[in-house]
Amino acid sequence: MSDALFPRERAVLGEGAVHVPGWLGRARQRELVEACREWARGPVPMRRTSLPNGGVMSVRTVCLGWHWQPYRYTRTAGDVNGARVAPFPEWLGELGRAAVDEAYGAGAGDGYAPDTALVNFYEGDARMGMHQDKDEKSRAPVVSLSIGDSCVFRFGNTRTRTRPYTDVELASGDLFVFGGPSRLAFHGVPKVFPGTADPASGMRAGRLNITLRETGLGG
Ligand SMILES: O=C(O)CCC(=O)C(=O)O
Ligand SMILES: [Fe+2]
Repeated sequence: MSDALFPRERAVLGEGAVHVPGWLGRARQRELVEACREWARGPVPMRRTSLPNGGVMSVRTVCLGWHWQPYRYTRTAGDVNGARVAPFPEWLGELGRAAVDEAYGAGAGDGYAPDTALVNFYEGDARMGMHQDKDEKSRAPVVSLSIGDSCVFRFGNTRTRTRPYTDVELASGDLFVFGGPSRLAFHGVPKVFPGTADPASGMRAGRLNITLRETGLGG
C-alpha cells in the first residue's frame, strides 16, 4: 500500500523464519492469481475444510499435488468430490527454490522439492487459528506467498499456541519462509484487513495465500 512512504524491511523472526516484504512483483502476483482462479474451479473445487471437532474453517482452500485434510495428505479429495487433485506444476517448484534461496542465501534452495501447495482464500472475516504445519513427513521449509488484502500473521514458538509470538503484517507480494528450528512453530492469521488489496495484484478483494511444502510422501 504505502510502500513508498514506509518501506517495510526484511525481518528474521527466529532461526529459519524469514519475512521478505514485496518479493513478488505485480506481474508475478497477477500470474499467480490467474493460476489460483483456474485451480479453484477444479478438478477439486475450492472449499471450506471440515475439522475433526465438527467445525469448518472460515478460509477456503484448494490443494495441488496432494490433498490436505487435518492429519493427512491423499491424492484424491475424499471429503470434497473424490477427484484427484491437480498436479503440482514444475514452475511452482522453481518459484519455491527461488524463495528458499532468497530467504536463506544463494544455493539454499537447491534441493528443495515441494510437492504440494495449499491455496487459501480469505474473504470477509475469515481467519486461521494458531496451528503447526505438521502433517508433512518432511521437515523441509514451508514457503508462504501472500497476494491481495494485507493481514496480521502471528508467528509463535514451537511449544505452545500462546505467547511468545510476533505479529507481522503480510502484504501483497510478501514471502515468508519457515524452516529449520522454526519449522514447527505455531502460526496463524488473526486478522485480514478488507479493502487493502492493490488491484494491480490481480485481486479485487480478499487475500490469497499459497504455501508450498514437501510432504515427504512417495507415490
Ligand atoms: O494464510 C497464511 O498466511 C497462513 C496459512 C497457513 O498457515 C496454512 O495454510 O497452514
Ligand atoms: Fe500453517
